[in-house]
Amino acid sequence: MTARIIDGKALAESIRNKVAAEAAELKRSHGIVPGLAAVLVGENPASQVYVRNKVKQTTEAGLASFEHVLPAETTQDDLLALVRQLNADPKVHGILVQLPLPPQIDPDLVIATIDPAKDVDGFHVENAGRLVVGQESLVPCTPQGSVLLAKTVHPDLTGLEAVVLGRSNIVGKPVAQLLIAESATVTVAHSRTRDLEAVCRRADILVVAVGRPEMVKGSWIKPGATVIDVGINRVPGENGKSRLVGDVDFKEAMEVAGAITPVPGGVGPMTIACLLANTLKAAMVANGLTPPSF
Ligand SMILES: NC(=O)C1=CN([C@@H]2O[C@H](COP(=O)(O)OP(=O)(O)OC[C@H]3O[C@@H](n4cnc5c(N)ncnc54)[C@H](OP(=O)(O)O)[C@@H]3O)[C@@H](O)[C@H]2O)C=CC1
Ligand SMILES: Nc1nc(=O)c2c([nH]1)NC[C@@H]1CN(c3ccc(C(=O)N[C@@H](CCC(=O)O)C(=O)O)cc3)C=[N+]21
Ligand SMILES: [Mg+2]
Repeated sequence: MTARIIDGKALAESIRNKVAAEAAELKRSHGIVPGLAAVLVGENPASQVYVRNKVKQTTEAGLASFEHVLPAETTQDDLLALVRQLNADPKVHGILVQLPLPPQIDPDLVIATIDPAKDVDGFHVENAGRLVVGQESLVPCTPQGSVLLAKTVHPDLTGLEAVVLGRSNIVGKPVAQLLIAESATVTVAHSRTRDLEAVCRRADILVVAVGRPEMVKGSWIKPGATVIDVGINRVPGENGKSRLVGDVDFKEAMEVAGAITPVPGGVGPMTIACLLANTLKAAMVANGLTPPSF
Protein backbone atom coordinates (compact mmCIF):
# COMPACT_ATOMS: atom_id res chain seq x y z
CA MET A 1 0.00 0.00 0.00
CA THR A 2 1.15 3.55 -0.64
CA ALA A 3 -0.10 6.38 1.55
CA ARG A 4 -1.87 9.41 0.18
CA ILE A 5 0.24 12.53 0.67
CA ILE A 6 -1.72 15.28 2.43
CA ASP A 7 -1.07 18.56 0.61
CA GLY A 8 -0.39 21.13 3.32
CA LYS A 9 0.78 23.69 0.78
CA ALA A 10 -2.53 23.64 -1.06
CA LEU A 11 -4.72 23.84 2.06
CA ALA A 12 -2.51 26.61 3.45
CA GLU A 13 -2.84 28.54 0.20
CA SER A 14 -6.62 28.31 0.27
CA ILE A 15 -6.65 29.60 3.88
CA ARG A 16 -4.29 32.46 2.95
CA ASN A 17 -6.55 33.34 0.00
CA LYS A 18 -9.54 33.51 2.32
CA VAL A 19 -7.57 35.70 4.77
CA ALA A 20 -6.59 37.97 1.85
CA ALA A 21 -10.21 38.31 0.68
CA GLU A 22 -11.46 39.05 4.21
CA ALA A 23 -8.61 41.53 4.82
CA ALA A 24 -9.43 43.36 1.58
CA GLU A 25 -13.07 43.61 2.63
CA LEU A 26 -12.06 44.83 6.12
CA LYS A 27 -9.92 47.54 4.57
CA ARG A 28 -12.67 48.57 2.13
CA SER A 29 -15.49 48.64 4.69
CA HIS A 30 -13.66 49.88 7.80
CA GLY A 31 -10.24 51.13 6.67
CA ILE A 32 -8.55 48.59 8.95
CA VAL A 33 -5.35 46.77 7.92
CA PRO A 34 -4.53 43.84 10.27
CA GLY A 35 -0.94 44.20 11.50
CA LEU A 36 1.41 41.43 12.66
CA ALA A 37 4.57 42.22 14.64
CA ALA A 38 7.22 39.49 14.70
CA VAL A 39 10.14 39.70 17.11
CA LEU A 40 13.28 37.64 16.52
CA VAL A 41 16.07 37.69 19.12
CA GLY A 42 19.39 36.23 17.95
CA GLU A 43 20.25 33.87 15.13
CA ASN A 44 18.17 30.69 15.43
CA PRO A 45 18.30 29.18 11.89
CA ALA A 46 14.83 27.50 12.06
CA SER A 47 13.30 30.77 13.22
CA GLN A 48 14.98 32.64 10.35
CA VAL A 49 13.31 30.37 7.79
CA TYR A 50 10.02 30.93 9.54
CA VAL A 51 10.40 34.73 9.60
CA ARG A 52 11.41 34.86 5.93
CA ASN A 53 8.38 32.83 4.77
CA LYS A 54 6.09 34.69 7.13
CA VAL A 55 6.96 38.25 6.06
CA LYS A 56 6.37 37.39 2.40
CA GLN A 57 3.06 35.64 3.02
CA THR A 58 1.83 38.31 5.46
CA THR A 59 2.28 41.12 2.94
CA GLU A 60 0.90 38.97 0.08
CA ALA A 61 -2.31 38.52 2.11
CA GLY A 62 -2.61 42.32 2.43
CA LEU A 63 -1.66 42.39 6.11
CA ALA A 64 0.92 44.80 7.53
CA SER A 65 4.15 43.18 8.74
CA PHE A 66 6.38 44.76 11.40
CA GLU A 67 9.72 43.04 11.89
CA HIS A 68 11.89 43.51 14.97
CA VAL A 69 15.23 41.71 14.73
CA LEU A 70 17.23 42.12 17.94
CA PRO A 71 20.78 41.00 18.78
CA ALA A 72 21.31 37.77 20.77
CA GLU A 73 22.60 39.82 23.75
CA THR A 74 19.29 41.73 24.11
CA THR A 75 18.33 42.03 27.80
CA GLN A 76 15.05 40.73 29.16
CA ASP A 77 14.07 44.27 30.19
CA ASP A 78 14.63 45.58 26.65
CA LEU A 79 12.54 42.79 25.15
CA LEU A 80 9.74 43.34 27.69
CA ALA A 81 9.80 47.07 26.88
CA LEU A 82 9.38 46.27 23.17
CA VAL A 83 6.47 43.91 23.91
CA ARG A 84 4.75 46.63 25.97
CA GLN A 85 5.29 49.11 23.14
CA LEU A 86 3.68 46.65 20.67
CA ASN A 87 0.80 46.03 23.13
CA ALA A 88 0.10 49.78 23.06
CA ASP A 89 0.45 50.21 19.27
CA PRO A 90 -3.00 50.34 17.61
CA LYS A 91 -1.53 49.33 14.21
CA VAL A 92 -0.35 46.03 15.73
CA HIS A 93 -3.12 43.43 16.18
CA GLY A 94 -0.91 40.35 16.53
CA ILE A 95 2.42 39.86 18.33
CA LEU A 96 4.67 36.85 17.81
CA VAL A 97 7.94 36.49 19.73
CA GLN A 98 10.00 33.74 18.13
CA LEU A 99 10.94 30.88 20.42
CA PRO A 100 13.39 29.68 21.60
CA LEU A 101 14.79 32.82 23.22
CA PRO A 102 18.42 33.25 24.38
CA PRO A 103 19.15 31.92 27.90
CA GLN A 104 19.15 35.33 29.67
CA ILE A 105 15.45 35.76 28.80
CA ASP A 106 12.58 33.95 30.56
CA PRO A 107 10.10 32.93 27.83
CA ASP A 108 7.20 32.54 30.31
CA LEU A 109 7.61 36.13 31.44
CA VAL A 110 7.72 37.37 27.84
CA ILE A 111 4.57 35.42 26.91
CA ALA A 112 2.80 36.64 30.06
CA THR A 113 3.57 40.25 29.05
CA ILE A 114 1.91 39.94 25.61
CA ASP A 115 -1.65 41.31 25.58
CA PRO A 116 -3.79 38.10 25.35
CA ALA A 117 -5.93 39.83 22.70
CA LYS A 118 -2.79 40.17 20.51
CA ASP A 119 -1.35 36.72 21.35
CA VAL A 120 -1.67 35.22 17.85
CA ASP A 121 0.54 32.26 18.89
CA GLY A 122 -2.08 31.36 21.52
CA PHE A 123 0.68 30.75 24.10
CA HIS A 124 -0.53 33.11 26.87
CA VAL A 125 -2.05 31.23 29.85
CA GLU A 126 -5.31 33.07 29.25
CA ASN A 127 -5.60 31.60 25.73
CA ALA A 128 -4.19 28.20 26.79
CA GLY A 129 -6.74 28.06 29.62
CA ARG A 130 -9.61 29.13 27.41
CA LEU A 131 -8.74 26.35 24.97
CA VAL A 132 -8.84 23.76 27.78
CA VAL A 133 -12.25 24.87 29.08
CA GLY A 134 -13.69 25.30 25.58
CA GLN A 135 -14.06 29.08 25.49
CA GLU A 136 -13.42 31.26 22.44
CA SER A 137 -9.66 31.95 22.19
CA LEU A 138 -6.69 32.50 19.93
CA VAL A 139 -5.66 28.90 19.15
CA PRO A 140 -1.96 27.95 18.68
CA CYS A 141 -1.15 27.86 14.95
CA THR A 142 0.78 24.60 14.52
CA PRO A 143 -1.76 22.55 16.52
CA GLN A 144 -4.65 24.17 14.61
CA GLY A 145 -2.92 23.45 11.29
CA SER A 146 -2.22 19.85 12.31
CA VAL A 147 -5.87 19.16 13.16
CA LEU A 148 -7.14 20.87 9.98
CA LEU A 149 -4.85 18.55 7.98
CA ALA A 150 -6.11 15.46 9.84
CA LYS A 151 -9.66 16.57 9.05
CA THR A 152 -8.95 16.55 5.30
CA VAL A 153 -8.78 12.76 5.70
CA HIS A 154 -11.38 12.32 8.49
CA PRO A 155 -13.81 15.26 8.46
CA ASP A 156 -15.30 13.75 11.64
CA LEU A 157 -12.72 12.62 14.20
CA THR A 158 -15.35 11.38 16.68
CA GLY A 159 -14.31 8.20 18.44
CA LEU A 160 -11.05 7.77 16.54
CA GLU A 161 -7.93 6.75 18.48
CA ALA A 162 -5.52 9.70 18.38
CA VAL A 163 -1.99 9.48 19.74
CA VAL A 164 0.04 12.66 20.16
CA LEU A 165 3.76 12.03 20.48
CA GLY A 166 5.21 15.03 22.39
CA ARG A 167 3.80 17.11 25.27
CA SER A 168 5.26 20.59 24.79
CA ASN A 169 3.16 23.63 25.64
CA ILE A 170 3.44 24.92 22.07
CA VAL A 171 2.59 21.75 20.12
CA GLY A 172 1.78 18.49 21.93
CA LYS A 173 -0.54 19.74 24.69
CA PRO A 174 -2.64 22.08 22.52
CA VAL A 175 -2.89 19.42 19.77
CA ALA A 176 -4.27 17.04 22.40
CA GLN A 177 -6.80 19.66 23.56
CA LEU A 178 -8.02 20.29 20.01
CA LEU A 179 -8.38 16.54 19.39
CA ILE A 180 -10.37 16.15 22.63
CA ALA A 181 -12.63 18.97 21.44
CA GLU A 182 -13.12 16.98 18.20
CA SER A 183 -14.26 13.98 20.31
CA ALA A 184 -11.27 11.79 19.43
CA THR A 185 -9.96 9.40 22.11
CA VAL A 186 -6.60 10.97 22.92
CA THR A 187 -3.38 9.53 24.32
CA VAL A 188 -0.37 11.79 24.89
CA ALA A 189 2.99 10.01 24.74
CA HIS A 190 6.42 11.41 25.63
CA SER A 191 9.96 10.47 26.62
CA ARG A 192 8.81 8.59 29.73
CA THR A 193 6.14 6.55 27.95
CA ARG A 194 6.58 2.77 28.21
CA ASP A 195 6.49 0.77 24.98
CA LEU A 196 6.18 3.85 22.78
CA GLU A 197 5.99 1.84 19.56
CA ALA A 198 2.97 -0.15 20.75
CA VAL A 199 1.23 3.04 21.91
CA CYS A 200 1.81 4.70 18.54
CA ARG A 201 0.60 1.58 16.71
CA ARG A 202 -2.84 1.99 18.32
CA ALA A 203 -3.39 5.31 16.59
CA ASP A 204 -5.87 5.98 13.81
CA ILE A 205 -4.46 9.53 13.91
CA LEU A 206 -0.79 9.84 14.88
CA VAL A 207 0.52 13.36 15.47
CA VAL A 208 4.28 13.45 15.94
CA ALA A 209 6.06 16.46 17.53
CA VAL A 210 9.26 15.26 19.16
CA GLY A 211 12.05 17.11 17.38
CA ARG A 212 13.96 13.90 16.56
CA PRO A 213 14.69 13.42 12.86
CA GLU A 214 12.89 10.37 11.39
CA MET A 215 12.38 8.75 14.81
CA VAL A 216 9.00 7.16 14.03
CA LYS A 217 9.50 4.08 11.84
CA GLY A 218 7.06 2.23 9.62
CA SER A 219 6.65 -0.52 12.24
CA TRP A 220 5.26 2.08 14.72
CA ILE A 221 2.31 2.88 12.45
CA LYS A 222 -1.01 1.06 12.25
CA PRO A 223 -1.76 0.12 8.62
CA GLY A 224 -4.00 2.78 7.09
CA ALA A 225 -3.41 5.36 9.86
CA THR A 226 -3.27 9.10 9.24
CA VAL A 227 0.14 10.50 10.18
CA ILE A 228 0.66 14.21 10.88
CA ASP A 229 4.39 14.96 11.03
CA VAL A 230 5.01 18.25 12.85
CA GLY A 231 8.80 17.87 13.01
CA ILE A 232 11.05 20.33 11.21
CA ASN A 233 14.65 19.10 11.37
CA ARG A 234 17.56 20.31 9.30
CA VAL A 235 19.95 17.42 8.58
CA PRO A 236 23.06 17.08 6.37
CA GLY A 237 22.04 16.18 2.81
CA GLU A 238 23.79 15.47 -0.52
CA ASN A 239 26.92 17.38 -1.55
CA GLY A 240 27.32 19.48 1.59
CA LYS A 241 23.81 20.97 1.48
CA SER A 242 21.28 20.54 4.28
CA ARG A 243 17.73 19.26 3.88
CA LEU A 244 14.57 19.29 5.97
CA VAL A 245 13.13 16.09 7.40
CA GLY A 246 10.29 15.44 9.79
CA ASP A 247 10.10 13.37 12.96
CA VAL A 248 8.70 10.45 10.90
CA ASP A 249 10.68 8.21 8.54
CA PHE A 250 8.68 9.30 5.51
CA LYS A 251 9.83 6.51 3.17
CA GLU A 252 8.91 3.77 5.62
CA ALA A 253 5.70 5.45 6.70
CA MET A 254 4.55 5.75 3.06
CA GLU A 255 4.41 1.94 2.88
CA VAL A 256 2.13 1.58 5.94
CA ALA A 257 0.09 4.72 6.55
CA GLY A 258 -3.15 5.58 4.79
CA ALA A 259 -2.28 9.26 4.59
CA ILE A 260 0.72 11.34 5.68
CA THR A 261 1.88 14.95 5.71
CA PRO A 262 5.22 15.58 3.97
CA VAL A 263 8.09 17.73 5.29
CA PRO A 264 8.42 20.27 3.81
CA GLY A 265 4.93 21.03 2.47
CA GLY A 266 2.82 19.72 5.34
CA VAL A 267 2.30 21.32 8.75
CA GLY A 268 4.84 24.16 8.21
CA PRO A 269 2.84 26.12 5.64
CA MET A 270 -0.33 25.57 7.69
CA THR A 271 1.34 27.18 10.71
CA ILE A 272 1.84 30.41 8.79
CA ALA A 273 -1.66 30.33 7.25
CA CYS A 274 -3.21 29.91 10.72
CA LEU A 275 -1.03 32.74 12.05
CA LEU A 276 -2.42 35.08 9.37
CA ALA A 277 -5.97 33.90 10.15
CA ASN A 278 -5.38 34.60 13.86
CA THR A 279 -4.06 38.09 13.04
CA LEU A 280 -7.16 38.86 10.97
CA LYS A 281 -9.32 37.54 13.80
CA ALA A 282 -7.49 39.63 16.43
CA ALA A 283 -7.89 42.75 14.29
CA MET A 284 -11.61 42.17 13.83
CA VAL A 285 -12.29 41.39 17.51
CA ALA A 286 -10.27 44.47 18.53
CA ASN A 287 -12.66 46.54 16.41
CA GLY A 288 -15.86 44.93 17.69
CA LEU A 289 -16.42 42.84 14.52
CA THR A 290 -17.26 39.13 14.27
CA PRO A 291 -14.44 37.19 12.58
CA PRO A 292 -15.16 34.45 10.01
CA SER A 293 -14.36 30.82 10.80
CA PHE A 294 -11.71 28.94 8.82
N1 LIG B 1 5.84 22.80 11.59
C1 LIG B 1 5.84 23.80 12.47
O1 LIG B 1 5.25 24.82 12.21
C2 LIG B 1 6.49 23.64 13.77
C3 LIG B 1 7.32 22.58 13.97
N2 LIG B 1 7.90 22.35 15.17
C4 LIG B 1 8.74 21.15 15.27
O2 LIG B 1 8.04 20.18 16.04
C5 LIG B 1 8.96 19.40 16.79
C6 LIG B 1 8.59 19.46 18.26
O3 LIG B 1 8.65 20.78 18.71
P1 LIG B 1 8.40 21.15 20.26
O4 LIG B 1 7.11 20.59 20.69
O5 LIG B 1 8.66 22.59 20.39
O6 LIG B 1 9.59 20.33 20.93
P2 LIG B 1 10.00 20.16 22.47
O7 LIG B 1 11.43 19.82 22.46
O8 LIG B 1 9.52 21.32 23.25
O9 LIG B 1 9.16 18.88 22.94
C7 LIG B 1 9.46 17.60 22.45
C8 LIG B 1 8.56 16.57 23.06
O10 LIG B 1 8.92 15.30 22.53
C9 LIG B 1 9.20 14.40 23.57
N3 LIG B 1 10.34 13.54 23.21
C10 LIG B 1 11.60 13.93 22.92
N4 LIG B 1 12.36 12.87 22.66
C11 LIG B 1 11.58 11.78 22.77
C12 LIG B 1 11.78 10.39 22.65
N5 LIG B 1 12.97 9.90 22.33
N6 LIG B 1 10.75 9.56 22.87
C13 LIG B 1 9.53 10.04 23.21
N7 LIG B 1 9.27 11.34 23.34
C14 LIG B 1 10.28 12.21 23.13
C15 LIG B 1 9.54 15.24 24.78
O11 LIG B 1 9.21 14.47 25.92
P3 LIG B 1 9.43 15.01 27.45
O12 LIG B 1 8.35 16.03 27.66
O13 LIG B 1 9.26 13.79 28.27
O14 LIG B 1 10.80 15.60 27.47
C16 LIG B 1 8.67 16.47 24.58
O15 LIG B 1 7.39 16.27 25.15
C17 LIG B 1 10.33 19.96 16.44
O16 LIG B 1 10.86 19.21 15.36
C18 LIG B 1 10.03 21.37 15.99
O17 LIG B 1 11.00 21.86 15.11
C19 LIG B 1 7.65 23.15 16.25
C20 LIG B 1 6.82 24.24 16.13
C21 LIG B 1 6.23 24.59 14.86
N1 LIG C 1 6.62 31.96 18.77
C1 LIG C 1 6.83 31.00 17.86
N2 LIG C 1 5.79 30.52 17.14
C2 LIG C 1 5.99 29.55 16.20
O1 LIG C 1 5.02 29.09 15.55
C3 LIG C 1 7.34 29.08 15.95
C4 LIG C 1 8.38 29.64 16.72
N3 LIG C 1 8.10 30.58 17.67
N4 LIG C 1 9.66 29.24 16.52
C5 LIG C 1 10.01 28.33 15.46
C6 LIG C 1 8.89 27.35 15.16
C7 LIG C 1 9.03 26.67 13.81
N5 LIG C 1 7.94 27.18 13.01
C8 LIG C 1 7.81 26.98 11.64
C9 LIG C 1 6.78 27.55 10.93
C10 LIG C 1 6.69 27.39 9.56
C11 LIG C 1 7.61 26.66 8.87
C12 LIG C 1 7.49 26.52 7.39
O2 LIG C 1 7.00 27.42 6.71
N6 LIG C 1 7.91 25.40 6.80
C13 LIG C 1 7.80 25.17 5.39
C14 LIG C 1 8.99 25.63 4.59
C15 LIG C 1 10.33 25.12 5.08
C16 LIG C 1 11.45 25.46 4.11
O3 LIG C 1 11.63 24.70 3.15
O4 LIG C 1 12.12 26.47 4.30
C17 LIG C 1 7.47 23.70 5.17
O5 LIG C 1 7.58 22.91 6.12
O6 LIG C 1 7.09 23.37 4.05
C18 LIG C 1 8.64 26.06 9.55
C19 LIG C 1 8.74 26.22 10.93
C20 LIG C 1 7.17 28.01 13.76
N7 LIG C 1 7.64 28.12 15.00
MG1 LIG D 1 10.26 23.69 21.93
